[in-house]
Amino acid sequence: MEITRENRKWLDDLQLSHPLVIAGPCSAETEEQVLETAHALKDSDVTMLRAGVWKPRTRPGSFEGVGAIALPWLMRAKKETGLQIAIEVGSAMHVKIALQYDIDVLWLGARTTVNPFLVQEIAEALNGTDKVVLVKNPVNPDLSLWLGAVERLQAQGIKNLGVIHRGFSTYRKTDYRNNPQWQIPIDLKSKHPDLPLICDPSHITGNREMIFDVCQTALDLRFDGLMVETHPTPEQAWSDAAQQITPSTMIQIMEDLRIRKKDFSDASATENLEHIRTDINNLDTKIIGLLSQRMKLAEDIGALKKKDNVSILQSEIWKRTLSRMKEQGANGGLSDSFIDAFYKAIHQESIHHQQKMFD
Ligand SMILES: C=C(O[C@@H]1C=C(C(=O)O)C=C[C@H]1O)C(=O)O
Repeated sequence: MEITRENRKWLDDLQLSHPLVIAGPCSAETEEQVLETAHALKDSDVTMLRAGVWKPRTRPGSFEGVGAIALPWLMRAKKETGLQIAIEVGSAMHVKIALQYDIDVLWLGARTTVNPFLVQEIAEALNGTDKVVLVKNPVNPDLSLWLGAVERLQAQGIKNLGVIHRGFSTYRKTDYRNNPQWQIPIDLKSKHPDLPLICDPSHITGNREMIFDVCQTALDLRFDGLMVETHPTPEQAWSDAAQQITPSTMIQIMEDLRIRKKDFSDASATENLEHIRTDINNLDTKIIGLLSQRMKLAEDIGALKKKDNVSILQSEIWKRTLSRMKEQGANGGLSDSFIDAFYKAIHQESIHHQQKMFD
């Protein structure tokens, strides 16, 4: 897939001096609620009003959105405030209705992106549209599936594209509703630097107290924009009450967020930086050298195991190594989760090297 500057022209043309902000209620509930939100946001840095019209819910029986009757409310909000309108589409029928109403921005939700049949159907319904189409990540941490949805849209001649990072489902409960796994959007950005990347802190956190920090992290990682659920009376929202914030909190957050420069401008800092980066490069070379030495030793053990027909996995030794390294790591200021992931990867590689000795 080739993503070019043409695909982000819609965003560049807005000529914003700050990240794009899309805000609005999780669900459109009443005409008053939609208009009240839009008017409260109209003189701020918000460019687009979002609202769920059709809501995919985990369990049946929850509020599933008011449906197409909300579209005239949203278009009235656009007329009165100048905000562009963004809604989620989950089927070809939704697309058809949204296009009839001339909705500006359509997004595919996480539960849609997981399903290539549905994405294909939606992409075909959107064929050749000049509307902006944004793709939320799939619920599972699968970058190919995410980009696959963008490719299906591109194949239908859709040029105004972007992606939204809303975090990934986990079985085990974490501090987040959906784990951000920042490495995935970072990989996406490295692969496709011109694809507009928007963060949805509402679905990542599931909790309004954490919204600011996740917005700041996203900006520090050079995201192009934010999509934040905003409701006049969040506690009374018909869906996602815990994660919505008021328009005035949204405005305060936009004021408090720090937008960082892309690069250093101070010459003395640049010189210092060169030295530090050289030191880091030298250490990286040493780390890789040490890791290959470690793997050679594992191979020596592998040869002995083969000779005596001993199993590769030695659980007690491995457990001892991991806990010794966690202790040493903690003394050196390294987090338990980092040592855990790092040593598990080393152990896997070591097993792999020993397996080769058995072949
Ligand atoms: C290196 C060995 O083989 C395996 C790999 C280990 C490692 O890389 O730390 C530890 C124990 C084994 O599961 C060994 O038996 O000592």
